[in-house]
Order: sequence, then C-alpha cells, then structure tokens
Amino acid sequence: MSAPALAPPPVGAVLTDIEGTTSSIAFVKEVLFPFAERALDGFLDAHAADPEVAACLTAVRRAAPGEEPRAVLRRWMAEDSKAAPLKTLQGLIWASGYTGGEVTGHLWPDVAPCLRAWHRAGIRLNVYSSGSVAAQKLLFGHSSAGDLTGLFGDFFDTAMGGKREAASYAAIAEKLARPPGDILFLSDVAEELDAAARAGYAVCQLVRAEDGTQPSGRHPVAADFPAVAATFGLPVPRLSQGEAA
Ligand SMILES: CSCCC(=O)C(=O)COP(=O)(O)O
Ligand SMILES: [Mg+2]
Repeated sequence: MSAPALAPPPVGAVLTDIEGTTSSIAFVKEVLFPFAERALDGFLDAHAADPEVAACLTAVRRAAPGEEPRAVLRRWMAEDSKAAPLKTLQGLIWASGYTGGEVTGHLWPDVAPCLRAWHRAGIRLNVYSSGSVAAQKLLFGHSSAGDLTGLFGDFFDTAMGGKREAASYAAIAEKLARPPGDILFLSDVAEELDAAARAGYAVCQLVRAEDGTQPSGRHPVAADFPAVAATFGLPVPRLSQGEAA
C-alpha cells in the first residue's frame, strides 16, 4: 500500500509577484512601459526639480557617469532593467495615467475573488514586485476589480533587495515577523522562486497560458489562483463565469 500524499503545511501569509502572476505580462510590456516611455520627456521637463525626481536623476548619473540621464533611462527601459531610479520614475509617471482614467491595472479575473477569500480567512496578503511600492499601490488601487489595496498588509519592492536573492526573502520574512515556512511566494519566474525556496518559503509557479509561461520543473505549478488555493489548502471561492480563468 502506498503512503498517503502529505498535505503541505498551512500557509499564514502570501507574498505575490505582479507581472505574470496577478497581472498579464502584455499589460506591463504593452501598456505600462510604453506609457512611461512616451511621457518621459514631458514628465522630466515638468518635474526635474521635484525632490524625488531629482534624487532619481542623481542616482542615474551615479550609475552611468558621463552619460545623458534620459538616454540612460531609455536604454534601461529597452532592456527591461529593474534599476530602482527607473522603477521610481515609471511609478511617478503612471500615477497620472491611473488617476486620469487612461490606465486601469490589469488583474486576471481569478485573482480578486481569491485575494478576497484569503483575506477573509485571515491569510496576510503582501506584494513583492520590481515595480516601486507606489506603482504597486496604483495598480491595485485602480485595478479592473476596483480598489484592492485594503486587502494587503505590506508592499515590498527592490529596496528589500533583488528578487533573485534569497536574502531579500529572509529580510521580508523578518519584516512580516513570520517564519519563512509560513509564507507562500507566488511568481511566474523560476529564479525568483528558487531564491524564495532557498530562504525557506513555500513557493508556487504561476504558469498562465496567456502569458506563455513555461513550467520550470523545479516548483509546484498552478494555472491560476484557484489552483494555488487547491494545492496549498487555501479557501477556493466559487467563481462566476467571467472570473474563471
Ligand atoms: C508594479 S506594476 C509594474 C511592474 C514592473 O514595473 C515590473 O518591472 C514587473 O516586475 P515584477 O517583479 O512584478 O515581475
Ligand atoms: Mg513576474
């Protein structure tokens, strides 16, 4: 007789990535990034002296001495660099798009019902993205499912360290005052999951067909958030037709 499959240990908190996990890669690459690229010059012309913008430009000059900061920012955009000054500036630029109604934060239809059910069940929800904390709050605050910011406890960006470094996840667990094994990290990127797993987290790879994500073979996979819930013993809400993936 074969041994019964062991249930995974209960999850007390979820830490979720955004691009490729809660939201489509196409939204980030085809809506958000081009919006920031188009608006960059006008934004810098109007705001270069604002303290937060000036600090970003100083950081760009320090990172690429002798180069024109706008050219550096455009190169970083083309490379999808996760450099902090670029991410901060993108967030500041997106603010006008979200608040003016030009941009709505994309969420896969299965995401909000699960987040609400997990929150109701007392699971602490948190975000970790390369996008700045301000940009994360904009996306969830102006999302296709309404303002979801109240569901989240903490938002983390690369101020905690890179997403492919185990130390970042250890630092986040400390901030959340939880043992790493109590936290489930959700991402589409295998290297991020590797790092979180090294720090002791439970992990799950989101393999969303529409994004063309390939399973790494190194981690549990889920096609959507209800599949995450089923695998890790979290509440599974009943989805209406439009919310099913
Ligand atoms: C906060 S929304 C914009 C996402 C972004 O700028 C990005 O670089 C994607 O990073 P993620 O870590 O969410 O994959
Ligand atoms: Mg991602």
